[in-house]
Amino acid sequence: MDTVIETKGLTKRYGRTDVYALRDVDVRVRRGDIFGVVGDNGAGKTTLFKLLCGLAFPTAGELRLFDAYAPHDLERQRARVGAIIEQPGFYPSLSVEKNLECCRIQKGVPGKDAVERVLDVVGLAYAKGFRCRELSMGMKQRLGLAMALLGEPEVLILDEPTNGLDPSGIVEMRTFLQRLNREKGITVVVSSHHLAELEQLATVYAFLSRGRLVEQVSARALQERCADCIDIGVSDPAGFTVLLERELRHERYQVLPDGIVRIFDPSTGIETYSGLASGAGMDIYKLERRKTSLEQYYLEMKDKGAA
Ligand SMILES: Nc1ncnc2c1ncn2[C@@H]1O[C@H](COP(=O)(O)OP(=O)(O)OP(=O)(O)O)[C@@H](O)[C@H]1O
Repeated sequence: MDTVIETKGLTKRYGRTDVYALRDVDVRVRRGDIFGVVGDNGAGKTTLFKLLCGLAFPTAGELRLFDAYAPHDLERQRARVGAIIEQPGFYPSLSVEKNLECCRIQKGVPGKDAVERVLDVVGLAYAKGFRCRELSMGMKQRLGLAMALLGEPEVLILDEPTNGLDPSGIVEMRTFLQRLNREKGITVVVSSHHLAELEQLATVYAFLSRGRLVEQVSARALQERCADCIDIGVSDPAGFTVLLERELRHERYQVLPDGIVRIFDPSTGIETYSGLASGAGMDIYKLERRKTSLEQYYLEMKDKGAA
């Protein structure tokens, strides 16, 4: 799998302020990824996207797109990237079709039929004559996507594309992005505050906090970390693990540094494990079933001061 975006030590400070919007950020996006960027307000998500799209320039560090890094090569490679950063700008009194035509000319995309094609792809062909000021939020998001898709980009960068959408609009957006990724092989880089939603979409995550990358992790690795488990704290952890293996034939466990026994993939109810301990006369001071969601993972990371 080849790398489409790579940053090394990417740093951005706006103007003469001391505030670093991004600091020493190393991320790597591979072709075919759905790369979810997660972070609180002000974490630096939009800044990262702006740097990728050439809407702002780094204070320090390196940025590669399709392996190009020299400024004029980067500019050429940006034709292979489509983006919606913050609110896409429309001409409110022009029709959907005219807006797309302006965007096509601005981007230098050849062939008038390009507009028809993207209208079909985003399902807005029926509304091509509507003035932009008449569009619902969901339709505006689709129009933004249509603009980003003009020129058939290989990478799509979307800053909070589900902002302002109702629940069905959010599901529709997710399905649409998954289809683009699966059928057209488009790499998607997306930020969102809807973590439960992002969890169903992203294949890789980057967690940003106050301008720093806390972690880049694949969805698969995160899933393993968040897998279903039971944490049990007993007065005799070693004795308990012997019982676990002997009585329940359960070998998938780990004794954590604080003595808590973490039982992975529990095959039976939580009472069986507590019953095992109490039956052997052990005191139980903690008993908890855990299946961490992305949301919980993120909040725990923040609690520990990482994010
Ligand atoms: N043009 C600018 N001039 C000065 N500071 C800026 C500018 N744009 C962003 N910042 C600052 O950079 C930091 C990162 O902002 P950024 O917009 O990248 O965060 P974000 O993660 O996208 O936030 P949100 O989730 O609210 O959209 C913030 O402290 C913000 O105040």
